Amino acid sequence: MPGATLSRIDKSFGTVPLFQDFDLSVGDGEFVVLVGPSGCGKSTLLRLIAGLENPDRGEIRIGSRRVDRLPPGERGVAMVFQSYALYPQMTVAQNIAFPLRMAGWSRSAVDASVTQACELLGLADLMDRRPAELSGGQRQRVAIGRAIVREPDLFLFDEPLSNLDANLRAQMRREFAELHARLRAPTVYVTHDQAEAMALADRIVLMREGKIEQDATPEEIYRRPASLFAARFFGQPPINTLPGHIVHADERGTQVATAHSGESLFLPPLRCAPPDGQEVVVAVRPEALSAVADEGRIAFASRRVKYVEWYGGECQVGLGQGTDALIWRAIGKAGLVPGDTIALHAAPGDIQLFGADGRALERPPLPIL
Ligand SMILES: Nc1ncnc2c1ncn2[C@@H]1O[C@H](COP(=O)(O)OP(=O)(O)OP(=O)(O)O)[C@@H](O)[C@H]1O
Repeated sequence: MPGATLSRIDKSFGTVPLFQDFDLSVGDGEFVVLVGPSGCGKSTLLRLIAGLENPDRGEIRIGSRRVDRLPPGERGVAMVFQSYALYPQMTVAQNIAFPLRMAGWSRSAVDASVTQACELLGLADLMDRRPAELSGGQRQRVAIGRAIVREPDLFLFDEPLSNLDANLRAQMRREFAELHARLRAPTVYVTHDQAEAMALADRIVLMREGKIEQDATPEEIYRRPASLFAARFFGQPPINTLPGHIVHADERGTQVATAHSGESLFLPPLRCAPPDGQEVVVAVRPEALSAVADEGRIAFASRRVKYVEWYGGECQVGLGQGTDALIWRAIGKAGLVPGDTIALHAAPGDIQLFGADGRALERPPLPIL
């Protein structure tokens, strides 16, 4: 199925500009997830694509068709919202059939399409029920069914799972993934949930104040965030950060010292050549720390344990104070109590460096796992 492109989009509300010269593309069959803090423009972007808002300037194409001057119904997009927006007086089958009946399909074509969608979505036994007689997950499936039957060129989802409880969300997330694998329809999906973004996306577009902060695969954005903002947006507990400076960097490697505890770290070479003394932020994910010193890891830091929280399969260990503080996510119980001192290690490739402007210092490409 064709993808979509937004080129050089400007959009202001009153005198407040939200998008300026904004570009985005969605490839054939690609699942693109938009994430970002509240107010960064995710919903507005979906609404622009769907035709519920008009851009001040720029072009929107779905496949090869320019659609930015077409009314919503002629764009070939289907949008599913957080609120399922089902008709309460209609049955499941009638709700799903509605857009097809509006489009003037014959009765037999509508019936065939509705039956097929209900089978695909596990709604075949519920076709005669009304929305009030369905669970949240079933209602959301009906909303998806209503979008699918139109065979749109592009799917838009605005936080479709956020009204569901955690277990149902996880189940529906897998159903989304399976559905996408079957339909391979280009999709733009907005969520606040980083696990949902990671699990579903071919590509994650992280937005910040109407701009794209990073556009990358889930793995790349997690392991090689382009900025501290991107690094901190993903991961729970959040990535550890320590102030530090470059001692010396050349083609053999990068020597970095942390500011307060004075750890000295030898890291792989950078693509850029930062001057000696340049201030940096050293960052490492809590699960990338390890008590094991093997040959793939270097000594990262030694700290006194402040607290240990055990969650069952894993625990979170809080270490050190103030700007020296670290969080370690360990498998099992870690066998520590407050007051113990522990030496932690990390693979050099898992230690990220950011400049004073918050941008990542350029590294060679990510090795494939
Ligand atoms: N119709 C409107 N009139 C005026 N301002 C608007 C309108 N729609 C959106 N905005 C503003 O545009 C910005 C982006 O809003 P948008 O809803 O796209 O953000 P979002 O990233 O989807 O946020 P959230 O995650 O909270 O849903 C916000 O500052 C919002 O106040």
